[in-house]
This record gives sequence, C-alpha cells and structure tokens, in this order.
Amino acid sequence: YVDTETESAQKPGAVLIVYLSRTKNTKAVAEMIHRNVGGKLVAIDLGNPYPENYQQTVAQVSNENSSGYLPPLKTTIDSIGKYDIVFVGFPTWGMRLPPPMKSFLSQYDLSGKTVIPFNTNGGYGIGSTFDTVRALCPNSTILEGYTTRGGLERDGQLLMIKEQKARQTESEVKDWLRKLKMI
Ligand SMILES: Cc1cc2nc3c(=O)[nH]c(=O)nc-3n(C[C@H](O)[C@H](O)[C@H](O)COP(=O)(O)O)c2cc1C
Repeated sequence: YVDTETESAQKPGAVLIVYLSRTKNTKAVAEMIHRNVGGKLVAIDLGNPYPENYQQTVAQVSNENSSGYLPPLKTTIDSIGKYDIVFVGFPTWGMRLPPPMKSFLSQYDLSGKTVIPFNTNGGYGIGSTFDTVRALCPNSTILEGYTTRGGLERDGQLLMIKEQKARQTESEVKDWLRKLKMI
C-alpha cells in the first residue's frame, strides 16, 4: 500500500536556476547546482548587452545603479508559477546586485517561493547583493546563499572556476546543497 498523497506532499518542488554571467564563473556554479539538483537552467540575457569593454561596463552599471534603471531582459520564463524553488545566481558588480538581476526579481513575482542566492566575485565578497535579493523578494523564503571567488576582469582574470578550482567549488556546492536539504 502506497500513500500517494503523502508521497506527493513530500516531493521536493520544481526547481528553476536563473543566473547572470558575463565571463562564465557564475555559469559554472549554476551548472554544478543543475547537475546535482536538476530542474530548469536559464541564463539571463539582455535585450541590449553590455559593452565588451570592462571600464565602459563599469561606468554603465554605475549610471544604472544611480538612476535605478532596470535593463529590459531578452530572457523570458514561461509559467514562473510552476516553480517552488528558485536559485538566483549573479556576480558582484560594484559591490552591488547587477541591474539585470534587479530586473529579473522586479519582473517576476517570487512570493511564496523558496529563493536561494549564489554569487561569484573578484575577491571583495558579496557586498550588498544578498541583502538586495532579500529586499526584492519580501514574500519569499530566502535560504542561506553560497559565494565563491570567481575571476577579476579588471585584472584580466576571466573564467577562473575551472580545473582544480572547479573541483573544489563543486565539493563546496554539494556540501551547501546537502545542508539546505536540496540533495
Ligand atoms: C562591471 C563589473 C563590476 C565588478 N565589480 C566587482 C566588485 O565590486 N567586487 C568584486 O569582488 N568583483 C567585481 N567584479 C568581478 C566579478 O564579480 C567576478 O569576476 C565574477 O566572478 C564574474 O562572474 P561571471 O564570470 O559569472 O561574469 C566585477 C566585474 C564586472 C564585470
């Protein structure tokens, strides 16, 4: 005899993993989460991408942060309602949450869902990024986030989460996911 109602009630919810990544460090972490947890993996693409030039991008991001501009996204998520757990991944930009991730969190209603942030940065940490996720998801349950050092484009370090660093990061990601009972 199988109590199907209890079984379905205990099934972990549908998982969405949304990430923003310019030099693929955050993408590498997103793929690790996806390999271990499954679900739908979605990259955030912009209608109007940032310049290739790093300094120009820094300047544009700074202007967007000052004015509160939310860049329009090219990515759309169909039926956000069907997901119960939403991982949101992003680099630290100017010690803040990148404007495209602010666009995503402003555009989609994650009320009632579990939101789990993850981050890569150039060595200066998460800054205000996790706090801003919390502020933009006032009706979500926010679980403990994960952060690791990625690249530092300013100094020409692009994708650094590879080889030994990738193996170490995946082992940390698994420990974190176990702690959150996601695996
Ligand atoms: C516009 C811009 C601003 C950045 N600002 C910071 C920062 O304030 N602090 C930091 O530690 N790293 C900063 N970085 C470095 C990135 O956070 C780091 O390289 C990250 O791993 C990039 O992730 P990605 O490869 O997924 O794009 C910045 C990078 C860019 C492009």
